[in-house]
Amino acid sequence: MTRKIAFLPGDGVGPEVSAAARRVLDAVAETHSLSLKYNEYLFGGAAIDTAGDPLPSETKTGCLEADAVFLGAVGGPKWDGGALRPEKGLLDLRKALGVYANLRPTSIAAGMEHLSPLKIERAKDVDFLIVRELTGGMYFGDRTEGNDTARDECLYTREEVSRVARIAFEAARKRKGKVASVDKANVLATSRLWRNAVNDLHQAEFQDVEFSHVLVDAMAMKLIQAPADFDVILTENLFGDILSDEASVLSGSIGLAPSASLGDGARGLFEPIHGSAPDIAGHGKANPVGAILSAAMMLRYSLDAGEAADAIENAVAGALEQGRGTSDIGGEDTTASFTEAIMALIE
Ligand SMILES: NC(=O)C1=CN([C@@H]2O[C@H](COP(=O)(O)OP(=O)(O)OC[C@H]3O[C@@H](n4cnc5c(N)ncnc54)[C@H](O)[C@@H]3O)[C@@H](O)[C@H]2O)C=CC1
Ligand SMILES: CC(C)CC(=O)C(=O)O
Ligand SMILES: [Mg+2]
Repeated sequence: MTRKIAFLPGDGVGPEVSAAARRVLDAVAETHSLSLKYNEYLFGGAAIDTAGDPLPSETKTGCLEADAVFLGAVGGPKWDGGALRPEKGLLDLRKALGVYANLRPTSIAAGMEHLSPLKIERAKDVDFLIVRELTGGMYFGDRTEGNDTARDECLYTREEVSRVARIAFEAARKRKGKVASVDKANVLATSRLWRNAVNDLHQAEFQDVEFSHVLVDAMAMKLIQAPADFDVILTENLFGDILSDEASVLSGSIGLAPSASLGDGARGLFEPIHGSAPDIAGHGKANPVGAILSAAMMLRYSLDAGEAADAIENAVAGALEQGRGTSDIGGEDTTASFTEAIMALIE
């Protein structure tokens, strides 16, 4: 069976880390006898420049017809302030694919403990999964934008909250059995709906899962103060975006952090959590691990190739343990030499 991957390198370091992920995917395809077919499409700023649209219809159709979608990153100063924004293409793609649950795991790999700003004594106990709602909330509400007044609407329906909460509770059952739901229910109406909907689902179907509510400001503190206390952290789109960048610091670098965005079918969208990193783009400095681990998540969640995913994750862990890495994690490798070190450990 040939698996079809829609491949969107995007902007900035996007093409650099995507190329790294593709080399590793090709290496694991060889060792695990997988047939992978990549169809590459224009997306983001690169698509604005060429086609006048961050999500051209050919790209959208190609993604909808694929078994999985892999993305590098989009955006950059070139398009800031323009009428068309690369980031709008990303939001539209997530909506079109119906990928409402964004899974962002955080742990501290062996060999990376010294990078933690926290002197975490028990680094191996830090292992949590942020489940971020991805197709609703503030990023998708109506906006008005003027010189003196601007407005961003935040809207959630009970159904949108319940379906992502279900993913979080189900994930907790396969992990350490705990969910912390994060909101701002002391202020926001959407957060009070969020809290009621998650409570109701917990009560009706998931009473075996240990469950708590944490206000988002307190969570920003607790994530740093006691990260080993958490298992699954469920939250809305905006809060999850912010908390996951914060969480990446625990692991050593945002360049290490992968994500999987899933909906009701098998097809998902897989991308590192970082952006296009214009400050380092084109210098061979980008850490490819977030993209490479996103490719592993793609194999596991959308392409029915869990053993190949394990092989990639083991190879990444091995390379980090050997002290290999780009400068963001204190290493001397380029993106390419780090990728080769990982490929050499694929079994
Ligand atoms: N999913 C996406 O495509 C996302 C796109 N963006 C866009 O990316 C552009 C830049 O945004 P920033 O706020 O600078 O966030 P960013 O995530 O691109 O960069 C933040 C910092 O992390 C570093 N960094 C990021 N990825 C790295 C990697 N692989 N290896 C080593 N260091 C890395 C950068 O050098 C920078 O210092 C903006 O246009 C933004 O809208 C931002 C976040 C996500
Ligand atoms: C550019 C945003 C739409 C995306 C983002 O920051 C993210 O999903 O982490
Ligand atoms: Mg983000």
